[in-house]
Amino acid sequence: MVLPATMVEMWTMVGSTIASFMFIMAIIRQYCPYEIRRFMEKLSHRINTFFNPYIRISIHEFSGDRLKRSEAYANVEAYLSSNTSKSAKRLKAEMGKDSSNIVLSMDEFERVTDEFRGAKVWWLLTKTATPPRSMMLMSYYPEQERRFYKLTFHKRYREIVTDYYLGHVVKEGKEIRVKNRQRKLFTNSPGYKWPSYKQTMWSHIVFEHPATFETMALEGHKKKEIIEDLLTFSKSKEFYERIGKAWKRGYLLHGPPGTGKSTMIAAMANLLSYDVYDLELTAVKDNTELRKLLIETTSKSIIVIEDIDCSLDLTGQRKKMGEKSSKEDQKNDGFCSKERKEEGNISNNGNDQISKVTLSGLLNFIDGLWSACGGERLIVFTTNYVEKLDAALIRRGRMDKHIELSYCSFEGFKVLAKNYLGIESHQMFDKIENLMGDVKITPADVAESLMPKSPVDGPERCLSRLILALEEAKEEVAVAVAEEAKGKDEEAKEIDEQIHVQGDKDQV
Ligand SMILES: Nc1ncnc2c1ncn2[C@@H]1O[C@H](COP(=O)(O)OP(=O)(O)OP(=O)(O)O)[C@@H](O)[C@H]1O
Repeated sequence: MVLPATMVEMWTMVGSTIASFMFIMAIIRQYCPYEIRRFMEKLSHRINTFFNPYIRISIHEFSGDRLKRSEAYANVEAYLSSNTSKSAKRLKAEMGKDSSNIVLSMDEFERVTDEFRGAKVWWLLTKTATPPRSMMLMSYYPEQERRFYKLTFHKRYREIVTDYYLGHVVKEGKEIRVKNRQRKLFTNSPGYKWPSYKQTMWSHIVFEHPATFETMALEGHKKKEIIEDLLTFSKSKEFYERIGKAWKRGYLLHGPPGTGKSTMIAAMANLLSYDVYDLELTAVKDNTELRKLLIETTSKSIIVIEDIDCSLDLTGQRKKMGEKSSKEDQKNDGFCSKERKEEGNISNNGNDQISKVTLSGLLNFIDGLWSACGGERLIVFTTNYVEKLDAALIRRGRMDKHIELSYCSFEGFKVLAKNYLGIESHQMFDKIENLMGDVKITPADVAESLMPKSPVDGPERCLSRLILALEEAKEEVAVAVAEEAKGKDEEAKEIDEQIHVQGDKDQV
């Protein structure tokens, strides 16, 4: 073999060899029968794999049914956005949690490197385009893009990457997602009007409720107990696995209107960073639809059924949704708030379907298999009238923790004064404490009095307003007590008179 004299000659030789190879390949592609072509392709692929020391792993955004985004892809995306956004040169910016910050992640066709236990790896975000199957569909659905991450590494790191690195990426990515995710508030709304789609489905908005346990008017020991219970639950994955129970916990919040049941649900969601599913039972057609909705709920969520006593027919009789109650019903249902009934009518919206969700249906779902579909879930029922609930519904095991939210204590008032007025003490506090010992007032009413109504409303005005409200309430109570006593007096007199008349008659 004659060696090339200069580098230029050498490159010329390499160039012409490649050109000849490509020419031969083009000829083969054009004139060779399909079988030979296929064989050559396979062979070249094998040769390439044999000599190429690099391994590639693809992680696709949508796999299988293409409806659900792949968890693995989302975790890799989160991992890379936090770990490689400093080294990537082309970045994509998106709004992050609570719409208050911008999250950077690598842009399409960007390549970044990462290192793990001495192994160097390369990540590339890329995509392929799949044209629609027919020309007719083209106008409706243009090309579908499939994005995927390509991970490349040397084969000597195979064990490190497959056994440890990928697990590390998924774990870190998951943690980052939990930290950054925008939490959602889901509500079930009636579906499309088309008859076959007339079932309710979840729709969501971003959940941004500011309530926390810190800002709740509640006795300190009660808060501590609830917070510990919730945190213990959220860290008990292994425990639930060990005892063979689904990782769920039921809470029953009960108490008069305006004592903070809804506020507490928001505080729970904020404490644990959970999504909230506000399930409106009156809009659910039957048990099948209920099951479908519940199966669609995701892990790390709170499923809420508010005013359970008004949402479910606890007597076992079915009523048409939105149907006007009879006088007797109204008496029995007196505990359901007026607004609630109006809501029921609105949700019916002229729809004369019958709500067939039954108590036993609901119980089955709470205990049933759906709740074991992976991940932690809280189920929260609220009611203003706990005594009206069926014992089966609220027994321990279903509703594991019963929390009574009651009228505002002085301790609760101090929390609200700090929240609303920014004060921890004031000379008027003593008077307020005395009055609160005499009359019941809900935290909602205290909050309303303390809310500044104009820019010149200082703490004095707000506290005076609360004192006035308390004094009025006290007077109302005094009047009511006096009237009750008067009523009892009159009743006693009437009975006396009757006895007298009867005695006279007997004598005659
Ligand atoms: N314990 C509380 N701590 C702080 N704020 C409260 C508390 N209870 C009520 N509030 C205030 O009153 C408003 C109404 O309270 P919330 O809706 O939580 O009461 P609820 O018990 O759920 O009432 P309902 O039974 O009528 O649904 C809240 O927006 C909040 O401002």
